Formats: sequence, C-alpha cells, structure tokens
Amino acid sequence: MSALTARIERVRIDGRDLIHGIALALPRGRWTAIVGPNGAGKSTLLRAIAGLQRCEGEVLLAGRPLHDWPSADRARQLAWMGQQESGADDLTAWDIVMLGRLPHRPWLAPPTAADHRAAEAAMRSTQSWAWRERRLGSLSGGERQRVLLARVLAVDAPLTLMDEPLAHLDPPHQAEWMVLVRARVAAGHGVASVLHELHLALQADHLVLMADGRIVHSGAPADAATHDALRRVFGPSLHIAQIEGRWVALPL
Ligand SMILES: Nc1ncnc2c1ncn2[C@@H]1O[C@H](COP(=O)(O)OP(=O)(O)OP(=O)(O)O)[C@@H](O)[C@H]1O
Repeated sequence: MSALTARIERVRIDGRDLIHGIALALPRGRWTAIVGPNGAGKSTLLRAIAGLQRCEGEVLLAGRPLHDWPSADRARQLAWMGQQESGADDLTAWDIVMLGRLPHRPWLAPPTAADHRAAEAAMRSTQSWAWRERRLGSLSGGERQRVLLARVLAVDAPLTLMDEPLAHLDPPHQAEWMVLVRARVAAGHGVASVLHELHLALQADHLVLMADGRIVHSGAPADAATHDALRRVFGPSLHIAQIEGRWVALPL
C-alpha cells in the first residue's frame, strides 16, 4: 500500500485555482522529487497533501482519509518540514529537535530515554549536535536548516514531506542530505521533497514535474520522456547529460 495517495480536484485561494486535477501516489520505499518553475504550485500541493491547506478531493494516508486520523497518530505517520519556518527562534536547537518527538509522547509526559536517543541520533546525522545549546535564531541559514532536518528525522515517520530542504545547504551537506534520504528509503519509508536543485532531483527514484498548478509529467529520472518534459517546461537551453553514471541538468 502507498504511504499516501491523493486525488486533488482543486486548491482555491483568494478566488484563484492554484492546483487542478492532481493524482499522486507516494509509495513506501521510494523518494519522490517534485520539481517545476517558480509558482508552479509545488508548495501548495505539498501543503495540501500534508493537510495544511484545504483542498477539494481526497488524501489517503496509509489508506485512511487524512482528516480521519487523530492528530498525534497522524503526526507519527507523516513528518513535515516546511519552507522558511519561523517563530521558534528563542528555542535551543535541542528543544527544536525534541519537538519532533512530541507525537510519540502522551500529553504532558516528559521525554523518555528513547526520545533523547532519537533526538541525539538525528542531530548527529545532520551534524548539528554541536549547536544543541544554541538558540535557533543565532544559527546561520544552513545550520538552522540542518537543525530543522534533524527535527523531521527525529519524528521517524513512515512518510516524510520536505519543502525545499536543501535551501542554504552547501554542496557537501546537500550530498549528506541525499545519503540520509537514501537511508530512510532503504528502511522502507517514503520521502517526497520539493526541490529546485534539478541535479539532485534527478537522483530521486521518481520525478514529478509541475507547471501551472498541474502535474505535467511523472516518471523515472533516467527516462528520455522525463528529460523531454523537463526541457519543455524549463526551456530548450536545459542541458541534461550523464556524468559518471549520474544524470545532471544545467541551463547552458
Ligand atoms: N496564500 C496564498 N494566497 C494567494 N496566492 C497564493 C498563496 N499561496 C500561493 N499562492 C500563489 O499560488 C501559486 C503557486 O504557489 P506555490 O508556492 O505553490 O508555488 P511553488 O511552485 O512552490 O513556487 P516556488 O518555486 O517559487 O517556491 C503562486 O502563483 C503563488 O503566488
């Protein structure tokens, strides 16, 4: 069974249809990259399938309508990392990551040793452990992103949705992010990420291409049909080639 399936007729905000006629499946054990030009509707789609944006249609999480899930159960099933999240600048990095463990704890219960272990492991895996006592607001953009990534990993959910997780990350940490995603997928979890970095999106298991609020192509990153679709949407100057067995895309 897919971790999530969605059939979204429409997302309408301020009298404008931002998303139309979308069918999407996010299976377990697969990393799906969602790409498309600015304003294509990628974030709106991700927010809709996370239950953060009202939509007309149906979203099934592990076969059950999203809105039927009790909130803590849902938060253990679906972990969310949004774009440019703010409002927690006074919390320490450690507190932020421990927020990822909240769905695992009964109401007002203190964290357990297992919560501490999960948070520490997540921080070490994103190399953010050294800043555990620093306030989020004092960290650089990339350091902050690695703490937020640790938080979403600490949830340890069967499905993780990430909107532009590579923003602010330097190339080595972008590569490290891919290793972490690969480890989650190898463990049978599903991951979907909105990405602007086409060279990394082409390393995903499956690529979803959006334009004008629609999915215009869905396929394997290595398929010629996927490359044609990318050039149709991003323009013919997009050069797609293989380097050492990996597909890369560059605007030339
Ligand atoms: N709350 C909102 N109110 C009005 N319009 C919105 C709202 N949120 C998004 N939009 C509009 O919907 C369209 C899709 O936005 P969305 O953020 O989903 O695109 P995106 O593909 O993620 O873009 P980007 O790559 O620039 O982040 C854009 O034209 C945007 O201006």
